[in-house]
Amino acid sequence: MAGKTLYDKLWDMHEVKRRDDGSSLIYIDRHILHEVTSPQAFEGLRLASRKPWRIDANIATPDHNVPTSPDRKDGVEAIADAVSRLQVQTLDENCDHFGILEFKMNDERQGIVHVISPEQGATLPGMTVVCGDSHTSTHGAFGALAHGIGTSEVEHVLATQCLVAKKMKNMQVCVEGHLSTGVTAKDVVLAIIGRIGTAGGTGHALEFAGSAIRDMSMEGRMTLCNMAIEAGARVGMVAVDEKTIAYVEGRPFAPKSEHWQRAVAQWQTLVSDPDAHFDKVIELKAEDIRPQVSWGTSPEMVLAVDERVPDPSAEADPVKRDSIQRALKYMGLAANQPITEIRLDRVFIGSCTNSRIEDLRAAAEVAKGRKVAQTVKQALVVPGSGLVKAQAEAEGLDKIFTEAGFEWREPGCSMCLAMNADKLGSGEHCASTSNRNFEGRQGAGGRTHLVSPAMAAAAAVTGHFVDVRELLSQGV
Ligand SMILES: CC(C)[C@H](C(=O)O)[C@@H](O)C(=O)O
Ligand code: SF4
Repeated sequence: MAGKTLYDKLWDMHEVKRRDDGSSLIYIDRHILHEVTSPQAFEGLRLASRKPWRIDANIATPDHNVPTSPDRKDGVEAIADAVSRLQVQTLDENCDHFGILEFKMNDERQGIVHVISPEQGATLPGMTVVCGDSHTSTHGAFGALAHGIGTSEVEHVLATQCLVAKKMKNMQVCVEGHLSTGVTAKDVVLAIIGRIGTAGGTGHALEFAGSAIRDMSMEGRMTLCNMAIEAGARVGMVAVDEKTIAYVEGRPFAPKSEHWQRAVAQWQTLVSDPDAHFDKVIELKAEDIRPQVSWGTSPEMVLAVDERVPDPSAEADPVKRDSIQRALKYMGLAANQPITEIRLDRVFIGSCTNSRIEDLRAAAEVAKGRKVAQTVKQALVVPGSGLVKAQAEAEGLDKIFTEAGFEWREPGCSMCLAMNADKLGSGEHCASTSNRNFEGRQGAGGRTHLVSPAMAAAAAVTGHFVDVRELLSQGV
């Protein structure tokens, strides 16, 4: 019998019952909640007079609607937008009512759901992790089975701690070799999406493997898995190794004393067997990957920084030609325009893709001793959690950013999507470390270019895209 993939192992560990229609009931170890997709679920529980089945499996925090300006210290009542205020208040009330642990807006442990749960050790190897949020794939970086669920499923998980799910196929993306300095996990995942497209992983659980992935930090692996969903795969995963275990050790929710040893022994089995079968395998060479910039309105519309925006007339397929034309029009770009000639109005460093300490360090390295270009109206740095913010401040990163002319903000989803006060104006170009560049994503008419934190900082200080490797080699 062929060996098992990591996904097969995680699935088998959690399958409660296989049903006649081919779907299964799986057990959920960790459920994370935020203010956008939980209100109707809690309402459903109330209407049915039900309670959460395992209260301590849940952890909540508001992130999408929270302001990131310093005046949010005035409290939830002071949130200017009525809809945002109500969503945050409703989460607070629901968590208080049902006894669910919540890191409220001004708690230092508050932040983006996908940043705080790993940070607390609430995401552990071998777990099933769900949240009413598509970027839950992030948690797969720990050798966990993690994916987003819909609001009705949020209610189902609250009530039963189980989920109806169908087993997916296995896919492996293998990246071998060494990444060059200045090329990061973000560039790797954008290059993968550029290669396989936004439907490339549809129906598959995607495991990232190869020496370039093993060389990555846990932060880098989280960035990769975060964007698995943009490649069409609801699940992204990386096998457990020493880095995984070292990251988890000592975190508040991690197992302690004799439980720790037992847990580690079990976690070490969370790797795909050498003879495991993958339904689809994609291979990339790390040496071929250059810093990436998205030019269009889908994450697959991405190129290396030294390339030119595509020319629709060179595209034979009429459907593709039309989509290139539409994207160029929305983005206000001309065919064959060099990526390095795209000028930026705003820069956003943050989101669940790139707001961890390592991301901020990479951006600060570029910002240090430089100034945000005068043509850039705003450059935001938004840490992923209060604890990331505190760590960055302890390292003096906030000073580097503010001296360079960046704004240093409170944690939240911020300009990743237009659900709070941080938005793009119509027609504005933004170098953004987030994960989606759909039309209007960062504000009506806004134009998003997805990049790594180092590339975003380089764009901020030059006013246009530039290969961060060239900038760093020039010195300050
Ligand atoms: C609001 C939420 C449901 C949504 C998601 O599911 O991903 C958001 O986080 C996003 O990034 O678009
Ligand atoms: S940071 Fe962006 S992608 Fe992540 S959860 Fe928030 S809105 Fe979604």
